[in-house]
Amino acid sequence: MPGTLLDARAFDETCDAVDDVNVLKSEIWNSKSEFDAQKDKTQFRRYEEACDRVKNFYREQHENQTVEYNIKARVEFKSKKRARMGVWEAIEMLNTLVDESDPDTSLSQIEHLLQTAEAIRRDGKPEWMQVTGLVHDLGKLLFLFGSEGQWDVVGDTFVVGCKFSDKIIYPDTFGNNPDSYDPVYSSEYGIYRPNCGLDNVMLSWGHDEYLYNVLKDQSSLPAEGLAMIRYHSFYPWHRENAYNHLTSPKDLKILEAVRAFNPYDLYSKSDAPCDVEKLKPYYQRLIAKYFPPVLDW
Ligand SMILES: OC1C(O)[C@H](O)[C@@H](O)[C@H](O)[C@@H]1O
Ligand SMILES: [Fe+2]
Ligand SMILES: [Fe+2]
Repeated sequence: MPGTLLDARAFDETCDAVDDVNVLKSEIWNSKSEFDAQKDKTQFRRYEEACDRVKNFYREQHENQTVEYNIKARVEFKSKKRARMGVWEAIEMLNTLVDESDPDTSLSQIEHLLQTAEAIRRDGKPEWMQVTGLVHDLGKLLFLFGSEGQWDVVGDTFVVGCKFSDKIIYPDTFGNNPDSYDPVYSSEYGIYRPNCGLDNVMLSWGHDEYLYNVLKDQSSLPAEGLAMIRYHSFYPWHRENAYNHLTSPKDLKILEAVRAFNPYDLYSKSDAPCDVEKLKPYYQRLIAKYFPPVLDW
């Protein structure tokens, strides 16, 4: 057949080109994962060296997280219905968000959720903890539900209503937050009683607090799982030991759970990306075990 030879050669050439691209891709990927595998724990959360995107994010967050804003956000949360959907649908919906506060990953959120869950599973931890890892950042959906920006969704959290701790990252950026000049809100205890317990303090509004409130009555996760969700961004507390004057003995048990969760959330960011479709059936089974088919978000 005329043309067949030529077509065959063109086909071979195309295949060679595709092979070349694939070799190149895998070289890039291997060198990346080799590099990432070598990324030791001191290489994460290096905020002083972070890019402007991260620094600007925190400047904005620290200016705007006031007591007044936090009360407003909570009233709004209670008075609105945002969406009704299942957990996997929520995971897929979140996938468009790239977190501006994060110096350690620019992967999509579905990748981060699966990497966290998989790291927990690899370590032989219980199913409730794996599924907690899978959903822990779903609160970032707030960004798609009319948040004011990313500053009221992502990033580390801290207590509002008392003096801003110097254990918060970029502690100097609170100068433009009006609460820094309020005589009550800027005092050591602020609006709180000594050792009143974390249940009674107001943490800066964002994805942790939001998701905790969504899931506390719509899941069968144990208290430890809910605490992992609620406090995973509260680094000034779980990593820096700040706020001991506000916590109660009851919070110690919670602290243990939150600390157990943290390495999976943070260090799995350098793991190789997961095969979403391959993992989906496994996690859908776990989702069905701990959540109703449809939730109010
Ligand atoms: O929980 C966190 C957190 O504390 C971060 O530092 C961060 O950049 C992410 O937004 C996040 O999900
Ligand atoms: Fe988070
Ligand atoms: Fe996370």
